[in-house]
Amino acid sequence: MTQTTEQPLLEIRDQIDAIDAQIQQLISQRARLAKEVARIKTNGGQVDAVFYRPEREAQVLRRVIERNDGSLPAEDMARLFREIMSACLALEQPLRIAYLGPEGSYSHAAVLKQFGSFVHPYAVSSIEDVFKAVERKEANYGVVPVENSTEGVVSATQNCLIDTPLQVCGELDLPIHHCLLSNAGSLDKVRKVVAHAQALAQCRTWLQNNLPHAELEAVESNARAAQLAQQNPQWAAIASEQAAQIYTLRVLEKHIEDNRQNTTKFWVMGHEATEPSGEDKTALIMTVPNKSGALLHALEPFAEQGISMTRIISRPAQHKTWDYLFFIDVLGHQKDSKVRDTLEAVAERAAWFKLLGSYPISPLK
Ligand SMILES: O=C(O)C(=O)C[C@]1(C(=O)O)C=C[C@@H](O)C=C1
Repeated sequence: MTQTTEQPLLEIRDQIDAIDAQIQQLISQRARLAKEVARIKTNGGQVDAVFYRPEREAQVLRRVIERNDGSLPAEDMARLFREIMSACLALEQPLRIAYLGPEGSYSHAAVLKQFGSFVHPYAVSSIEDVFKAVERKEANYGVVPVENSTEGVVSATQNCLIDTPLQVCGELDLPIHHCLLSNAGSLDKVRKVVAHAQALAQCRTWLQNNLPHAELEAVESNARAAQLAQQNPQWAAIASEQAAQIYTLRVLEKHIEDNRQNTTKFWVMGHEATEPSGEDKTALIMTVPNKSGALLHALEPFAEQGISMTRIISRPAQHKTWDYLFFIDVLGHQKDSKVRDTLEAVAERAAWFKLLGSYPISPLK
């Protein structure tokens, strides 16, 4: 580099150094305030203080996105603040978050997206165990997949939601990009593809076109598949790019999902109700009396009060042959008086009704 190009570079680096010093000072100041918040929350010794506040985090991130001037993409700026809040929250309370493992699963990625990297992810081996870990307080919160845009609902999660005393306290969407991971060297050496059943289904067309002779086997998770592929060089796993790093596998092919918009919605399950954030949803489950027009009648209060349903999913109730359960999400928070009164009116018309919780609409894409 010549003297003339070197000089402006050094000047800019001086400016960057000065800004870094300011940023660091401000982050330290913020961290001290978070400790002060923790002191107020424990109010001199309260043992069951709630440190994680999803509604406040959503408000902070929404403001970051609104303020963003485009020098960095809004999503990237939000991720930086996500990490700062994660570090501040860890000062208040180190959180343990249960998820469907092993390490490297999409649920693991969902934990990091929602809580940042300063929490302790706690891998368990089934969705039921995520609920149990939180219910028994072995973990502070759990993150569970609810629905995939290609494959539909995750019935193991639905089953647990029916009986759990936990509440939904947050949501996030995770774009799912599947990779084919293997140490086989090339596609034509792959004899068998292992993956979670949903991942196999989401890559059906690609597998038919590119690996028509490979045996397909469903296993309990994509990360488990990656472990198996590591042990068997003629096998390939469908999993995330991160799983390739964790399990030292080569990425033979990226983006093998049939639908590029493939996204999974996750919920955060916890013991406490979440306060309103200004942009919220409320989730519920209900059954209706087994007679014609009963569903329409039960949902009428939502239409009358102009409360939008963002999701309604029906499935047979397992204990009674022809009864149906409806999983419904509406816009608004249950503490909002209009939403609360409408939920009460719907509950009166339902045969069985359970509120799952209100939670902030995720500001992160
Ligand atoms: O405002 C609070 O209640 C805090 O604890 C501070 C803070 C933050 O760093 O902004 C940290 C954790 C909470 O989940 C929400 C926000």
